[in-house]
Amino acid sequence: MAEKRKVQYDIDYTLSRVFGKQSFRPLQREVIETTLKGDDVFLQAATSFGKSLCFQLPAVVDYGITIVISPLLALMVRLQLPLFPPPLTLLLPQNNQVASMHAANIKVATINSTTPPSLKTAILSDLQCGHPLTRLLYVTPEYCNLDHFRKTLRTIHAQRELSRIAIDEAHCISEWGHDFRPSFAALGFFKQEFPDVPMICLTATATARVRADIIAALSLNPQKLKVFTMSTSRPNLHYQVRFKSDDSDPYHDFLSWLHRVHARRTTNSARSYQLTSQNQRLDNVPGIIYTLFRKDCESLAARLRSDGIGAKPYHAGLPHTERADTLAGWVANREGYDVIVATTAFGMGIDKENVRFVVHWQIPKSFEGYYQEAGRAGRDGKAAVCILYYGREDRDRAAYMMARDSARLLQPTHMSKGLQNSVEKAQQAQRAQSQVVSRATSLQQLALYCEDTTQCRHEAIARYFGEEEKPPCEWACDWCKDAEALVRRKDEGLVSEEWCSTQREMGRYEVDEYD
Ligand SMILES: Nc1ncnc2c1ncn2[C@@H]1O[C@H](COP(=O)(O)OP(=O)(O)OP(=O)(O)O)[C@@H](O)[C@H]1O
Repeated sequence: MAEKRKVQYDIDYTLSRVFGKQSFRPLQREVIETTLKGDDVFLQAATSFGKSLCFQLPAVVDYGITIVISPLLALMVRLQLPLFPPPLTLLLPQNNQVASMHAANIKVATINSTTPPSLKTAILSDLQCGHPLTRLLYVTPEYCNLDHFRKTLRTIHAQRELSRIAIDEAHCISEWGHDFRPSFAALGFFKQEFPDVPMICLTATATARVRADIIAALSLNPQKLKVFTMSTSRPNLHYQVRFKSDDSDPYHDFLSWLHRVHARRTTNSARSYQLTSQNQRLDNVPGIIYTLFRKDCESLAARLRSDGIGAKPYHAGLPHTERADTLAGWVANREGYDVIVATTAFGMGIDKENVRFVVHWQIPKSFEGYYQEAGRAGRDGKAAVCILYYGREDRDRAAYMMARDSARLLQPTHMSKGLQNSVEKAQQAQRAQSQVVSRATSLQQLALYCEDTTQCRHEAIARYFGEEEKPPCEWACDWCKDAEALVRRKDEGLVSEEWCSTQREMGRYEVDEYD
């Protein structure tokens, strides 16, 4: 591999010719040059920063194949279509960079549970020859654990064609991360088996502790690793917390907010002329409403439809075809598909540029999850609104669910599965304990964020992720806009802590199940 690294790459040419981008965003060039040199890279950058380009462009200019490990089924589904001919372009606009690579005849492939057998055979026979034409292969971490796939990787590596390993959403590796997936734990095998193959890890959400954990789990050498950390700041997002209680229904507040947004577009003649001349509907204000319960997805979407808003539900319990249709309609800005009411099944990996709002109907389960989901808004860099409806009763329900899940996690029967000896069991018990503490801390910090009326929201987010520099806000949060009004709304909107504590004692917040 070392010989290959001496090659000079024209990354600017590829950026414009293949990806159609005029210039690199800050730090993209440095990251790309570092990985092309053969160094291992850890990249932490804000949602919508453009992290995928940092492994996609090297995959195009370098020899061999890049393996991308991603936990995202949404991403996989939309990638699968434009791969090997015939190109099914239904979801193509969902990932403009993959579409660009496809247009430039660069083979991108994915293997996952939804890949049709004939396509899978074609991809695998390309890989098994050892000199694959496929330049980027997206797989799940589970797939990396299969013996036959590992054997194929060894064949490719022996031919010096295993160019790079990219681990997307790398926080899933850490038990202290908000979205730990056990299948990620085995990814350390890459460095152990192929120490000369550069690795690039990407995430938008990692605290210092999670970062250290990822590095250790992947057996990366901290001395040789190049770590790039960018601010989590998203200055075009307008963060707001709106207060509610079980006795108040946020629906009317939300609907009148949305009507006001529509009205601004129609009454501003310059804006409406601009939109109609671009063939855009005046009432197309794409957005996502996140709710924790599947039943809310259906009922809220139906309620919005009855008020003339094009809304669709999206959750893991809906048939695959219905979900695919909803996603495709929303991505294509089709009438009737403006607002998606979703559980977190509709999450990472969604790259629609013009999402104008993300609403959380309840407090999400973690701070990181909130940041990640809110980050689906405003990926075109234009202003977008992130509203979180916060109630203390919801907070207590979330805490109840978390405590129940934690108790399950800490049960000896749950922990002892497959473990050989008491040392292993003790280690696992300790890890489970830390995981429980870390999840509880994250939820608690998010509740504090919601209740905080003393600082800028952008600053509070930056602080949570351990950043020292004050991010810009320019009135893009409810506190900076009008701190006094925020205090007033909080006083009026929330039930008292005393009330909550009596209700807790009576078991009123003991809910059945989240999605
Ligand atoms: N240099 C660039 N110039 C213009 N657009 C870019 C550039 N780099 C990336 N983009 C665009 O930015 C958008 C976000 O990129 P990407 O999906 O890679 O973000 P991300 O960092 O992975 O975010 P997230 O963590 O939220 O998924 C994409 O539409 C992509 O095409």
